[in-house]
Amino acid sequence: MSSMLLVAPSFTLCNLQNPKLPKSLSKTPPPPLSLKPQTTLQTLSHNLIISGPSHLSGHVRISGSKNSALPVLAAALCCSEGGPSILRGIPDLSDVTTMISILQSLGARIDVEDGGLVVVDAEGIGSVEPCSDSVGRIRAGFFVVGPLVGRFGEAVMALPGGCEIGSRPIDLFVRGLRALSAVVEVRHGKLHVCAANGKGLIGGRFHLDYPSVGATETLMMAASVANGVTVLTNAAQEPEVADLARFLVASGASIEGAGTSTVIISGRKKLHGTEFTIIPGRIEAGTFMVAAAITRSCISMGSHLLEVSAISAAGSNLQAFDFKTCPYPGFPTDLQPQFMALLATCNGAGIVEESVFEGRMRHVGELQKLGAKIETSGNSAVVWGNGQSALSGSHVVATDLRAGASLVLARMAAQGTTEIAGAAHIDRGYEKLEVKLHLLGANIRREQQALSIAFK
Ligand SMILES: CC(=O)N[C@H]1[C@@H](OP(=O)(O)OP(=O)(O)OC[C@H]2O[C@@H](n3ccc(=O)[nH]c3=O)[C@H](O)[C@@H]2O)O[C@H](CO)[C@@H](O)[C@@H]1O
Ligand SMILES: C=C(OP(=O)(O)O)C(=O)O
Repeated sequence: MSSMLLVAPSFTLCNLQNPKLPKSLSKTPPPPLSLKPQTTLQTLSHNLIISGPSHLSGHVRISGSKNSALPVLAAALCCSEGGPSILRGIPDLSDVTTMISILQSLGARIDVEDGGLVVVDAEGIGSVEPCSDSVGRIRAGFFVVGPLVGRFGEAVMALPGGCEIGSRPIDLFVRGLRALSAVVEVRHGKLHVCAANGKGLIGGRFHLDYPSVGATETLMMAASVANGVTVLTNAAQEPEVADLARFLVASGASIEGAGTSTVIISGRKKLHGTEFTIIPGRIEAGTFMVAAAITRSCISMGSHLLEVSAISAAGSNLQAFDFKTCPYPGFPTDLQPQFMALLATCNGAGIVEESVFEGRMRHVGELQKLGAKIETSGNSAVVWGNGQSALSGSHVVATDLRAGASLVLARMAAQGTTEIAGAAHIDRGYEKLEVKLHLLGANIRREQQALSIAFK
C-alpha cells in the first residue's frame, strides 16, 4: 500500500505523454487507509511526583558505583578457572540487570542474591556474540569485547547504547584492539573482532588520543588475558578504572599504574574467580550532596565500605560558582546537570562548561521550564541564580540519567506539586532514588501508568 501511495504523484506527471502503467499498478484509487490498530504494545511509564520545597535530614546509604559494577561484571568473563567471581556491593540498577543479561546471553551462570551480592560463573561460556538488543541498550555492554577477544580470540558485537549525551564513538576501542594485534571489521552493522594469529591477542603499546574511561577499561581487560606486555598511555585515571584493576589483580592479572595515565599490563593466559567488593558510587554521593545543598539541609552519608562519612551541610546564602567538566581528576561530567540545578538556586551568575560530551545540555530546556534562568552557547551555559525561591513547578521530562537527577533535585527546591516523566532513565543509575529521598524527608513518590502504544 505504501509503495502505491509513493508512486501515484509521479504517475500523474508521466501520464501527460503516453501512459503505460506497469501491470502491478492500476488507476483504481487505493482503498482508504485503515485507522484500525493492528498491534498494541502494553508498557509501563514511570513518573515521579514531587511536592516542594523539601527539607531533608537524616542518613543516606550510598550504593555501589554503577561505573565500577558494570566493568567489573564484564571483567568476570576473563575468569576461566578457580570457581566463580563473588562480587559484593553491586547496586540494584536497570543497567546492572542489562549487563547480567548480556553475560547470560554468552552462557555465564549468574546468581543474584539480596544485599548486592552477585556470583558470576564464566568458566563454561559458549558464545562470543552477546545479545545485540542488550548491548545496544547500555554503553558498558560493549566493554565485554575486551574479555571475549582476549580470552577466546574472537568477538561479534552490536554497537553500544547508553545515555544520549553525544555521538559516543568507539574509534579508540577499535584502534586499541588493533594495537593488540586484533583484526576488526564491520559486517552487517556488527563489529567482528578476532586475534590476527587465530590464537590470542598480543600485547602492544597504545596511546589514547583522549583518556576514554571505557576504552581504557576494555583494553585493560583484553590485555590481562593477552600474551605479552601492554602499555597504555594517556589512560583514563578515574577511580572506577583503578577499581577494575583491583578486581583483575585479585583475579590473577598483573597491572601497574591503574589510576595514573600510564598503565602497564603483563598478560596472563588464565584468570581465576575471586571475592571482590566494589567502591561506593561517587556520583550518587555527589548527587545527595547537591540534594542537601539545594534544599539548604544537613544530611550524613555512609556506604557498604564506610559507615559514616562526611556530613553535607549548607547555609542559606549560597554564592554562584563556575565549573568546567574534565576527565578525572577534573570535575565529573556525570555531576554537571545536578550542579547546574544547584546554581539556579544560588545568588549570582555561574558559568558551566561541558568539555567531555558534546550533547550534554538536554536538561537545560527542562530546567528552564522550572524557572531556571539559563542561556547556552554551544557547550557552555550561564546560569543566573536567584536564590532558593527561583524555581517553581512544571511538568518536565528526564531525557537521560543525570538530566533526570538534576530535575529531581530542582523539583525538590521548587514550590508546588508536579511530575517528572521518564523516571526509567533514573533507574539506570540510581538505586531507589525516590525511596532514599523520601526517607530523608522529601515529598516524592513514584507513579506507574500502563501505556498502550498502537502500531498500524
Ligand atoms: C559505563 C561508564 O563507565 N560510563 C561512564 C564513562 O563513559 P564512557 O566510557 O563512554 O566515556 P568516555 O570516557 O569513553 O568518553 C569521553 C569522551 O571520549 C569520547 N570517545 C570515547 C571513546 C572513543 O572510542 N572515542 C571517543 O571519541 C566520547 O565521545 C566522549 O566525548 O565515562 C564517562 C566520562 O567520565 C561517564 O560520563 C560515564 O558515566
Ligand atoms: C553517562 C552515563 O552513563 P553511561 O556511560 O552508562 O551511559 C552516566 O552514568 O551519567
